Amino acid sequence: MDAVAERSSLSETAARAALNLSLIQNETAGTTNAIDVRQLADLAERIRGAERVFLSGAGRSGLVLRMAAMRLMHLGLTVHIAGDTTTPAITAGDLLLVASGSGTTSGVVKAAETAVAAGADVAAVTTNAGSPLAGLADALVIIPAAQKTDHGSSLSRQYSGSLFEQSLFLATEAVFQTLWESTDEPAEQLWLRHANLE
Ligand SMILES: O=P(O)(O)OC[C@H]1O[C@](O)(CO)[C@@H](O)[C@@H]1O
Repeated sequence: MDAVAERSSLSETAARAALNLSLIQNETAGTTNAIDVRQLADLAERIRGAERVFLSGAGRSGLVLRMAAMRLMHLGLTVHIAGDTTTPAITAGDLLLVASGSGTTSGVVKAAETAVAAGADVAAVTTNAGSPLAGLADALVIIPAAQKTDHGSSLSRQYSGSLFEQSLFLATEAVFQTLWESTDEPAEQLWLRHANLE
């Protein structure tokens, strides 16, 4: 490709990237604006009231929950990721926070069943209020996004569960910010809890 063709191709790609940034901004704004904030408030209260918080999600949903878990740890809460080597047994008084766009991912549903059997509370973030996962939950946050197999959905032009996963991130960030603002801890205090073995 000559230099002129290369520049033209780069500017076409840049224009497409700009359009897609807008697409994602608009989709996440529309979807997160449709979240019932009372559900987010209920989730924040349950996190605050739990002895320990366990988190379980698969794939990208699980990765977003790991980011949320880090922030809850920065608040000084005791948090564990289901399936990690050092994660102890969940018991009564604990909260299991699960996220699954479909609400059917088997490992996540199984974790919720185990938590219920152990007497723990379960809070679920999902698109699907009629899913097995939602049926097990004491508290729900419904994110009205496309599910990972809703190809060609009118809810999103993005691939698979991306809109759910992005909205899950924003929703859990809002829960963190709400919990933090209810403390009198400055950022410097939270910073002391940051990993220092990285
Ligand atoms: O949010 P769900 O429906 O539980 O899906 C979990 C994950 O499964 C995958 O399909 C594969 O890991 C991812 O796209 C998604 O993050």
